[in-house]
Amino acid sequence: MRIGFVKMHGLGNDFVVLDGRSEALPEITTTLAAALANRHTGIGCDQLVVLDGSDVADFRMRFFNADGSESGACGNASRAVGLLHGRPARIETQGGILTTEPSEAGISVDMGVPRFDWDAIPLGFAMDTLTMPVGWEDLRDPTAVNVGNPHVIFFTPDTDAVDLARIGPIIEHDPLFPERINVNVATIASRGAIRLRVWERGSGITLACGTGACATAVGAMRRGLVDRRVEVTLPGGRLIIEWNADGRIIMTGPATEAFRGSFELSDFPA
Ligand SMILES: N[C@H](CCC[C@H](N)C(=O)O)C(=O)O
Repeated sequence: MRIGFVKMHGLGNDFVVLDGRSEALPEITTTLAAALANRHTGIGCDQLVVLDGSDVADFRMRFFNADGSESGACGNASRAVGLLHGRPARIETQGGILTTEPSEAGISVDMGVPRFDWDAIPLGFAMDTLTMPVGWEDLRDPTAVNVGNPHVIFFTPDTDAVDLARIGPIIEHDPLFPERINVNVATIASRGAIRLRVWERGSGITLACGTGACATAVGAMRRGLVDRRVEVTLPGGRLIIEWNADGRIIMTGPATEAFRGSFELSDFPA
């Protein structure tokens, strides 16, 4: 059975998008998601995105990391699907309902209300999540935010100096994080600008992470380090994050359709 896909990206954070609304899709197992995402033996992407029908929104969107694990949110992919949809959309995700709309700066996504309680992140035990009394080598006293998926955020004088490829997986898999964690290393450039690099749970270092930008911006705002509208610069480019008066996170940035293709399902393990 041949299955169509759209290859997309948001600031280089790339996706294979399957649309179950237009064709029958197989069950997306961990094995199949990881095989499709594999850059050597599969199509290759940071996340596999699967669309299908919804009773509560225009459609449902699911996200699978490169290791096949499912995530509750994916900011860059939400903008990519918003672009594909071409008009404002309400989208059901595991992390809640989000809305997208085209804007002059690309696509805006209402990512909803962030959560901060230790058991909403989740952490393995009760802890202050604004300034956590923990550390890994030089990365210390982080903050944690759930924006539909879990993030820990470290503020450091120079994010580029951090050996993220080495320390990222150590933190991702620490027992403090029962669902693992996305690891954000941020430098505050000004009250309106943050530089950010991310080790993503289940996918490793990516060129950009939309939920990471949202979580980092909100974490910095909670600490009084930046204003309520901030530009986050990642290796792949820039996003605008606003934490509005309703307590909702609005992320705005580009999204790109790269190409369309199809694959033979029997070429991949179930
Ligand atoms: N690249 C995504 C983040 C995926 C998050 C995933 N790594 C997880 O939470 O497991 C983004 O733009 O928000």
